[in-house]
Amino acid sequence: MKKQRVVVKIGSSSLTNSHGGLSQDKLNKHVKAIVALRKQGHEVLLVSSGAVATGFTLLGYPSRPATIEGKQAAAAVGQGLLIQAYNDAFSKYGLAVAQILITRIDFSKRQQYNNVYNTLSVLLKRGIIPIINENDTVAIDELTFGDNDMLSALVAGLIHADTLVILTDADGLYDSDPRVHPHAKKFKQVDEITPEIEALATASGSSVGTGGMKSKILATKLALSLGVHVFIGTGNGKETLTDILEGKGKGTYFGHSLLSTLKSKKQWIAFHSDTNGQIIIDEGAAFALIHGGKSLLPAGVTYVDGNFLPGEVVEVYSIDGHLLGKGLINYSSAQLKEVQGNSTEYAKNHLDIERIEVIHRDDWVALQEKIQEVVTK
Ligand SMILES: Nc1ncnc2c1ncn2[C@@H]1O[C@H](COP(=O)(O)OP(=O)(O)O)[C@@H](O)[C@H]1O
Ligand SMILES: N[C@@H](CCC(=O)OP(=O)(O)O)C(=O)O
Repeated sequence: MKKQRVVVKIGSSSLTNSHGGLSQDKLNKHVKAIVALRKQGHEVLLVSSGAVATGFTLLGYPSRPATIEGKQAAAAVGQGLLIQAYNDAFSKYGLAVAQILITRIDFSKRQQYNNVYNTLSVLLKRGIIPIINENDTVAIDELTFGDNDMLSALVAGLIHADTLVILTDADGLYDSDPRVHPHAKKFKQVDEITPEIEALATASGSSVGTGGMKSKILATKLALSLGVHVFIGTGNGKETLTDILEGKGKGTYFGHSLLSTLKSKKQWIAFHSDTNGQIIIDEGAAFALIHGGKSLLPAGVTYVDGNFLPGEVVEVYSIDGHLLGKGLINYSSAQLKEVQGNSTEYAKNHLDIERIEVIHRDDWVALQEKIQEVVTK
């Protein structure tokens, strides 16, 4: 079997006991499964929740705190202990771990983003298991939106992973929340995240998790757009990570066979390219590009910066200055300046241009931290 680069995301619900605290037993089982993957030659990065679960009792809370400050304080206490627990477990197999705490916003700043990439690359090359969590103390919306799912998708894209495995307490995506509807039907394979699929997953979930299936599906959508295959399941019992990679998992597989073709081009746009300019687009264009799966047209462009030629890569920002993504541009900077804010018809009449879309949707990669905000608008 081809050696893969795999990101495994373990949710709070897959790490906790019935009181909501850290279950050493569950953690040990995940570690054993990861070690088995490593023994087969796969590279593994871990995105692990569980800091709040590990910390809250030490602060004197009888159960998982409900307030943001309470969760942030619990995470601050729990994170060190969580890493210690992983370190103890992995060291029995002769493996060392590294702690990486990041927030989504780090992905929109080029320097930070490059630093994370460089650090993770060295760690993987040297055989260390990176264990990533949100930097909960400074994160603004992680603990309310369950962004460890989104974080895992961003990490998977950043590091050019082949597969993202999201482990949770639900053994896949069902046509409705199986907690509420015991007869709900499970999907074995989902090729792409359509609006219908998106609508099936709700934000309700376990008492310890955040974001429910909804945040996993949004994360899956982002991962697929970056060319990463996704699996959602429990990774419990007989379903080992090895089975999951071999296609024998009991959960849901996302992504189709064309993904690998998509992958190299999109990943090149996303990660390997030098960008030659920046453009700013209005809200309507941002929505169409990110949510509507549409191409970017000249009417949505409000500002053009830098010197670029058709076929080069530019960064696309929202009006409020957030990096939304990158795309292959069909216009030179001079051409775009001439027609920005105008209709497609106007651009056709004024320019001799091969492709009329400023950025075609097939040449666009969403990298933005604001995906949820835009999607839920
Ligand atoms: N359509 C659906 N299919 C499966 N699970 C769903 C669906 N909609 C909502 N859920 C809920 O999502 C929960 C998992 O999310 P969450 O509790 O946030 O877990 P985690 O801590 O692993 O991130 C499941 O326990 C399930 O109740
Ligand atoms: N960063 C937090 C995770 C928040 C959370 O609940 O995430 P998840 O269980 O993945 O939905 C922690 O470590 O506790």
